[in-house]
Amino acid sequence: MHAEFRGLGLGGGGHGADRWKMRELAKQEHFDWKILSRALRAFLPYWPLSIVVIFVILATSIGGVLPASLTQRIIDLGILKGNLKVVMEYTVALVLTAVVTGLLGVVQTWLSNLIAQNVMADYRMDLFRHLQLQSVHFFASRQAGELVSRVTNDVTAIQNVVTNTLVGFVSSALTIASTLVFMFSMNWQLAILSLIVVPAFVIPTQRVGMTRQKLQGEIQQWLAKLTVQLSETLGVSGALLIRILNRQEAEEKQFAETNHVLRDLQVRQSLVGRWLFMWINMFSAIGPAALWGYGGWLVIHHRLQLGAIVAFTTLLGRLYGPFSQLAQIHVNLLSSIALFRRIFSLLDQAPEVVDGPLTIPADAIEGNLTLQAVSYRYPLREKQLSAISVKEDVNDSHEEDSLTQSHQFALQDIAFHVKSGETVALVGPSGAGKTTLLQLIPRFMDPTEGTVYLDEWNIRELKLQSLRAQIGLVPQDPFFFHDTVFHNLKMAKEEATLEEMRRACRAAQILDTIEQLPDGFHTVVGERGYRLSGGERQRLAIARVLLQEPKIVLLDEATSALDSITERKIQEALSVLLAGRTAIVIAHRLSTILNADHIIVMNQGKVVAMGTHQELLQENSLYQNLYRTQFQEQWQAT
Ligand SMILES: Nc1ncnc2c1ncn2[C@@H]1O[C@H](COP(=O)(O)OP(=O)(O)OP(=O)(O)O)[C@@H](O)[C@H]1O
Repeated sequence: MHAEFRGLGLGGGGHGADRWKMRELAKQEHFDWKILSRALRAFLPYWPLSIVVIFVILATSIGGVLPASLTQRIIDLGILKGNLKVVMEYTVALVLTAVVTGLLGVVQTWLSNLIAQNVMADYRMDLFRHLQLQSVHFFASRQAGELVSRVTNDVTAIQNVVTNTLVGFVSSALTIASTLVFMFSMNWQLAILSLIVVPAFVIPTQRVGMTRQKLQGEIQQWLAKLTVQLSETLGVSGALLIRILNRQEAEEKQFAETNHVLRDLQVRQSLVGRWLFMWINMFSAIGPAALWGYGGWLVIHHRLQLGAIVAFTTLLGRLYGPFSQLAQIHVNLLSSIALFRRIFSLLDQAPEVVDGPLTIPADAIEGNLTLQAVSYRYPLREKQLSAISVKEDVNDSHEEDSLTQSHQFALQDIAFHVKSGETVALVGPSGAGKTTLLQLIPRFMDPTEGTVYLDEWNIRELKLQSLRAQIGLVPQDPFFFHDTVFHNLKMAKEEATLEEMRRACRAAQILDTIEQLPDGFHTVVGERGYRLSGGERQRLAIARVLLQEPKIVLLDEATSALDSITERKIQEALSVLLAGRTAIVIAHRLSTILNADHIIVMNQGKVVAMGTHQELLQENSLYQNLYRTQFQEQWQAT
């Protein structure tokens, strides 16, 4: 594409699709000075750099006009007067101008990118830091991809704000201003003629650019569809399902459909491009032609010198791009506002769990736990909230009731006490609230009502670090980072030596397994690392807690049935883990309920009974039921 046609919004390739997305985003946005000024505040630390950028842009804009002026002199003062010295001098000046403006262009790109990348890094850091403060529920109620996209894509789009909106605006305005000043100072009639030609060029290119971007957006959507279909059908699980369901033909038909739509869209897109280039070529000839026609008449009548016409035709091209960019500025501005609105809405999300003031030394904590009238209700999700507000608008009380009813308390009026060193087993049907209860102890979220005490301290009063250092958690499906066993264990105790780790792993009955891994403690496990079995993961998590040496242990036992060797290993690991510690265990194994000091039976968010295994077996029908369905099989198996 010719240099002067750049920035006309023609949008080729994937870039066009992005521009279309920005346009769509801008459509639903309105000008919001509050958001804009807040966004601009992030640029404040870089104001000295920004001022330098503005000066560089100013210098480049003036530098851009110089070649036209120099050419004019070469013709009028040099060639037409037969003065070779003047021709030579101005030719050298032309070359120097090109070199200096080129260098200034590099400096401008470098500085504006420096500013943009710094602001982006600041926003990424702010978002990451802020997200670390959020409660577990915050993450549970969102798709991980959505948050990742906020921190990566949205922040990356800030680059667009700087290059297109800020730098684009300043540089277009200055280029137009410097060109027009020069044009009007030479000849006002030719200047007006040049301005008349510009809209004939800019308006159609804008329209065609939009069509191309729209088509590109559609192509991207269909390509995405094709990719999903390909990855599903060519993946092992998908391939298996397609064969077992005999869907080969149906899948082929679907693929053919997508394939054809893509083909047609791409043909259309390339044709739109052809018409546009015809138009551009026509107008890039018509503009200078008008100048030559009228300018020639002026020269013949001695009202103008020949060099001026050449200068005007050179300058004409400098108007198209900047005018097009200015015509786009509102879209850029509104889409930037939309992006910043999304980023700010995340940054403004107040953390549900607020840190407390008290730091308690570890040896001052005994580990007594008390829950007093604790209730918990999960916050409504945004979708549910908007559903309720829509229902309120149409006054549909029936549906509104059913929504609020489904939003019940997950825990209601829970009260119990666990003495230091005791083990409490939680049992209850699925959805009874056991996991929710466990999550309140390390303050993954706070009770809606009631209080949790650690010894005599309300846990809200404690520094989160101080509280969580005393709590070890073994979830049902423990998570490990994509790192070595060694580093995963180190996260529990920074200063732990390999020998300490070995001791913890031996106690957790996992040492042999780790030593048999390809690189022992230095084997990478976790997300895409070496796959440990469910039982192994739980024992490694137990080792992690043993290293941490907390006063309190929260354990969610695995539900899966275990063979007798694994069962014995887990039991031995647990006996070390629970010895001398306060423990709340969501129990799925007979041995755990038999060894517990108390058993708490939960149902529909409430504690329905407490006691020992024998007491409950005699008195509580729900427990009898649970025992028969969940535990008796294990009883018979042993
Ligand atoms: N993040 C959440 N947002 C909204 N509601 C939730 C959330 N997590 C759990 N709930 C609801 O809270 C109630 C209690 O769930 P919880 O997971 O605590 O039960 P549970 O006894 O641990 O069940 P299970 O034994 O099946 O794990 C359920 O009705 C569940 O649907």
